[in-house]
Amino acid sequence: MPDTQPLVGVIMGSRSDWETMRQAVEVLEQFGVAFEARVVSAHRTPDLMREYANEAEGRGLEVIIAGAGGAAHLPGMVASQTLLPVIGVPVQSRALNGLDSLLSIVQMPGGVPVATMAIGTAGARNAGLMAVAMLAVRRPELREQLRAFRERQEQAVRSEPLE
Ligand SMILES: Nc1c(C(=O)O)ncn1[C@@H]1O[C@H](COP(=O)(O)O)[C@@H](O)[C@H]1O
Repeated sequence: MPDTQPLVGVIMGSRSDWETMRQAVEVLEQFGVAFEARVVSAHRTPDLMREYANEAEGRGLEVIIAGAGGAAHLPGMVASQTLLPVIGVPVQSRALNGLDSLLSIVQMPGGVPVATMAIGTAGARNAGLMAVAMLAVRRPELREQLRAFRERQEQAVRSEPLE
């Protein structure tokens, strides 16, 4: 984990979400964005969650990525207690394949938004990229990195033979 001041807080409801959420972290590492990663749960550690959300901005974070599965209240509850943008990642639950997580995160009441990604690893990866895009608005070097990433991605798709 980079040892400079974290700009992105990556939180998840349980250690069991790490396999998914590490995809977000890998993107941040790839772009050299300083981050922190922690387990914080609205259900199991409500006081910690409140503290985390309340203190995030003061600690220099600019974006929060919150992943949770099942009754995934974490992203919305964190969003209710910070002005920072919150990106929600619906973790793929075993019982309902992540549809429960998706609906829990995406159906916020008007007034408290959570930017909801796709279910599972694609969502976690995109959460990392979305955080990079948000930070890149005011950071030209990061913007250049993002542009180069998109170009490499396009070239890779164009040059991939179909067998
Ligand atoms: N959805 C939440 C919250 C929350 O929203 O506060 N806290 C834990 N969880 C979720 O419970 C699932 C099962 O957790 P365990 O594997 O620890 O039983 C995880 O996907 C976690 O995100």
